[in-house]
Amino acid sequence: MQLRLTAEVANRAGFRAVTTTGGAEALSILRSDRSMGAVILDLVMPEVDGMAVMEAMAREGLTTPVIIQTATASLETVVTAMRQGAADYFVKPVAPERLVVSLRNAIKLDTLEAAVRAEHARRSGTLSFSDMIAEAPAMARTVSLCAKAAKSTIPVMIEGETGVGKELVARVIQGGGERAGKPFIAVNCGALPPNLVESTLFGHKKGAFTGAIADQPGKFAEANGGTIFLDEVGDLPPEAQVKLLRVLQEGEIEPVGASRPERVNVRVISATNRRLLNLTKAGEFREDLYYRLNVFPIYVPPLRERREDIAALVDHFIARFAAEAGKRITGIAPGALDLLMRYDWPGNVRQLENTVYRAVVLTDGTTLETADFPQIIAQLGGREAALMSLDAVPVPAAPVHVDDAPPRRRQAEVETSAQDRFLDENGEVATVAEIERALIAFAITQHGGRMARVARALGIGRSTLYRKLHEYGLTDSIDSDAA
Ligand SMILES: Nc1ncnc2c1ncn2[C@@H]1O[C@H](COP(=O)(O)OP(=O)(O)OP(=O)(O)O)[C@@H](O)[C@H]1O
Repeated sequence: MQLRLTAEVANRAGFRAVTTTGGAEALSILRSDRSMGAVILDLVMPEVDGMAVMEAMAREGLTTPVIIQTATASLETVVTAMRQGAADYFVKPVAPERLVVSLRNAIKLDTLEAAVRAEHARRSGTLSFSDMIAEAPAMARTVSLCAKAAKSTIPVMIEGETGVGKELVARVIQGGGERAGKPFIAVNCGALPPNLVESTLFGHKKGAFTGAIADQPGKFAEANGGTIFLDEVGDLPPEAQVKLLRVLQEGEIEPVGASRPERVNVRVISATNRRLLNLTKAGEFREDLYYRLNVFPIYVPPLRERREDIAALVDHFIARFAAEAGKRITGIAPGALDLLMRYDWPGNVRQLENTVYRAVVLTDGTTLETADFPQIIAQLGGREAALMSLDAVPVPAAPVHVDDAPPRRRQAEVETSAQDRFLDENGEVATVAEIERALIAFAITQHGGRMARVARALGIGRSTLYRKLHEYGLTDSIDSDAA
């Protein structure tokens, strides 16, 4: 009777109650469904009682928050239960409002704790396999390779489209191996200005160049004893490639301006969203370095090839962002999930993460609904999405396979081309029309061909933009406007 009433109150408040009358069954539910928000435990139950359930949970690392209910307010039992880690307790019969508040607090506490645990694990270099959602069959090979890679310290090369989770894979490999808890230093090689690549990676000595006012350790020195994660390693300039080869061959770095090399003990995990073998064939990447880095290759498939993971990823991101935003959001409506499952996610898990983040921030409800994903509706419907888009990170208009991925633009390269923008190829001052044409072409590349964004960035209307595209013979770019 009491059980039915409690379930009824919880269901009415928007929770989904699962009831059981025994401790053993409760434990098996908690083991099989780690996403349970909270458990209300009666201390008195036949066979396995409430305290025994809590002890088993602690032993097995089941972290679902526990609310204790007792028939008598014996201080001793309550104290023991709270010591065992119960989030709250109440004496039967309980007022419905008290029950609901207690459940809400417990769930909020749980999501917060999960977020704090994950952040702590990330910072301390102890992320484990349970922090990576990878239930889809397409991820099975990736996961088993990660487990093997974690057991050794050989160089690992992770390939996969932008945003698939390459850095997370690298962190999990480090967290699952003997270097867990040691430094994990991530460097985006594609984002370093060419003239600073060497000193950033290998450090420099005082006076090595103008502005080098003191000795500065590089990323390799910071990572000593741990792991360095070289993201977009294919973008390293040739000189830095030579130096990196030396680290891998000799275990030594040579800081800029140093008179002798320094020994380092660093595991190298590199990643690329462009097929490195193709760059090697094209002469853009040293072949000897390629073989040194690519001792143990791991491929991370794009999200559209593992849609089975979308639901779990969405739940994971909702829990994290709802806790951060201090909102109670219990999940996603089936229709909205269906929408997300149908989309192709050219920006992969990172795009999904940003999409859920935006929905969590904007919603007023307790469940994410279809209407909370206007960009995805627009893109699936083939309508102009860019107007509504608030993407914090650039997302390709359509999926870009690793074989076809273009290099990312370096900051400095953009600046250099900007400096030269008034001169034509003969060194003469360009005409206004030439500059305008080049500017429009540049904006189209920058905005992945999304014309509404291009128009907005250029400060002109879309019809003017289209007229100019025709005028300058740039109409090929119009095809990608749908995205
Ligand atoms: N399987 C996963 N489970 C949980 N979170 C994930 C998973 N994969 C990726 N993420 C999250 O998605 C975001 C993007 O992942 P990550 O930065 O590792 O991608 P990446 O492939 O290294 O991206 P880039 O190509 O831009 O360097 C991160 O916040 C990461 O924690």
